Amino acid sequence: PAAEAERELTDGFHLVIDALKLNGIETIYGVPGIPITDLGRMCQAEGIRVISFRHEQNAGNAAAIAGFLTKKPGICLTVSAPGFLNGLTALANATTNCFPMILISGSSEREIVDLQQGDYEEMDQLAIAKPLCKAAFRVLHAADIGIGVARAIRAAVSGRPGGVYLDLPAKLFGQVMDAEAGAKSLVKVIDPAPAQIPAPAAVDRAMELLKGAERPLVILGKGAAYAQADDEIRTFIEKSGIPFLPMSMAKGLLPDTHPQSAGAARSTALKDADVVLLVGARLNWLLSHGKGKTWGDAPKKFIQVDIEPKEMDSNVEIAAPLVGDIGSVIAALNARLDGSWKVPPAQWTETIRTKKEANIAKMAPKLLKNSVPMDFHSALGALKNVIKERPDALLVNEGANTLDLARGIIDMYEPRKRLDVGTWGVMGIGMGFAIAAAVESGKKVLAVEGDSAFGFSGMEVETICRYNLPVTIVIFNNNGIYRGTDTDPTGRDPGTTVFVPGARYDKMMEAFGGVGVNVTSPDELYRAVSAAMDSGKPTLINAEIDPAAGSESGNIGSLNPQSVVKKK
Ligand SMILES: Cc1ncc(Cn2c(C)c(CCOP(=O)(O)OP(=O)(O)O)sc2=O)c(N)n1
Ligand SMILES: Nc1ncnc2c1ncn2[C@@H]1O[C@H](COP(=O)(O)OP(=O)(O)O)[C@@H](O)[C@H]1O
Ligand SMILES: [Mg+2]
Repeated sequence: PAAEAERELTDGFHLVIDALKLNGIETIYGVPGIPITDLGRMCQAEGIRVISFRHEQNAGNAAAIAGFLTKKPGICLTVSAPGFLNGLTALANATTNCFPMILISGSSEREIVDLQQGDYEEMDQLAIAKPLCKAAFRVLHAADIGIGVARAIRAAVSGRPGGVYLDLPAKLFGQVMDAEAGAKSLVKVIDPAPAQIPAPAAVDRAMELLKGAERPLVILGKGAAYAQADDEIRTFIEKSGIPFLPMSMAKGLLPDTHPQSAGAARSTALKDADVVLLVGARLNWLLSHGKGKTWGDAPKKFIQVDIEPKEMDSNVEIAAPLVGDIGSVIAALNARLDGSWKVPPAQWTETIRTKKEANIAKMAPKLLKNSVPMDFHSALGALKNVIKERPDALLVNEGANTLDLARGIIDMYEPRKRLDVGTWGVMGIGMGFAIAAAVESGKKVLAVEGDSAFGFSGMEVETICRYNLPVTIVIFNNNGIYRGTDTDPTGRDPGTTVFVPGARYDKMMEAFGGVGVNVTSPDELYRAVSAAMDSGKPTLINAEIDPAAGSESGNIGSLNPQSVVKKK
């Protein structure tokens, strides 16, 4: 009938796009393929920026760090089964690091999967995703797309942020429905990450502990960086006068050169502190679970600020749990820093300062060597200056020596500029993080990569060239994992941790129209990186590092099990 012909229709494709746009999603990171190739094309046509990768793990890592940087869930779009599985590592890593992202994967029809009838790329993706992420949803009817996308967004960013899986079976996209009803089914999420105000009694309890402290210490974690409560945090640190220790991705919340930074006196600060205020930092392996020689013998009292109530007492007793969002909690603490507050005894702050200056002085000569071949310290001395001159550049970092030494040597000056391997210490985040950092911030990006670490995501240099992103990659080429000197005792093969001697990764970049440079000295490295950052062109610098430099597993060699049995 005529009415039917006039009735305007919409479909699953359009409802997914409309739901994402309604909720402010501007970018999608993914790899095309059945059944989502057309969805990607239609997203692009409707003004969503679609960044297509060479492997879903890198697209997922990009989505995760986009979430960390923007507080909006990063979106990763993949095909079913193998594409979904490739995205899962990034989804699990995002959940571990509390980065908000949504992995959207096409999937097979339930009736075929549930009868295991052997569909193209058949897999029960929802069941497989559930244990690895914060929440997982599947949508079967077009009319449910609006609520499904809304649920995924709120699950990703509310409370403790994390990874969410959204399963969209192929037939959903083609389902049609009345356009007006479709529009009504969409949900614009209101206040997706509500403030969580701390109880006044909890704030009072924490303040009492701090007032009674002789040697207080604040530890800022990546939750404090994510919260974007930068002014509140700076005010609290500077008004209280308490020394602070930034965890890796919290560096730059206050400059590493700040007089109250205890970064270069980390071991003294952790050992001697008597009251420790954790702000968005878990007492996990990165902080030796709050126990053992790292924390010395002096009894410690922990105050913990976290949005996740269950995090309290995870490793050691928390004397003052402060549950809430960091912005609200630190604001409440600032309100109590009144005339009665006394800054910590000079004896404590002086101890930290002198220890810090001694450590910096000890390190200084190592950073100035203009030696060939370079070692990690002399190469990092050059990059330290590059970031000092470009404090608004984002720094991506992964490797073992390349990671551990860069963390302490390259000072950061602004929040959310250092993006690295995070809580898992996972290799492979490099190019995905670099791409999303450039896309989301519009700023220059410097990726400092171990040669092994780079290898996990290196194919994305083509992606970086294709979108002409201002990414400068520096590969610390020490010809191997940890070092480049291992050999096969049987003489048959290369050692298990070495690579092709004299590898020239810079040639890879030239293959895709980017700039490739090979450098052997810190001065050459400094000049090449500065020129690359000025040019804004995709550049890969192959920095030759002495293969004998460095140590196995960087700072965490003790985590390796040792064999006590000597084979006859
Ligand atoms: C996914 C994954 N695979 C393997 C590892 C083990 N691993 C590996 C393979 C590293 C690479 C170290 O070599 P590099 O060249 O990146 O850095 P340096 O040579 O400068 O130490 S660091 C590390 O913990 C890991 N952390 N994550
Ligand atoms: N906005 C927020 N308010 C309060 N806590 C937060 C917020 N965002 C994240 N968090 C918490 O921050 C913590 C981050 O800890 P972690 O990843 O261990 O940091 P780091 O590795 O830097 O020490 C998590 O426990 C998470 O629940
Ligand atoms: Mg290496």
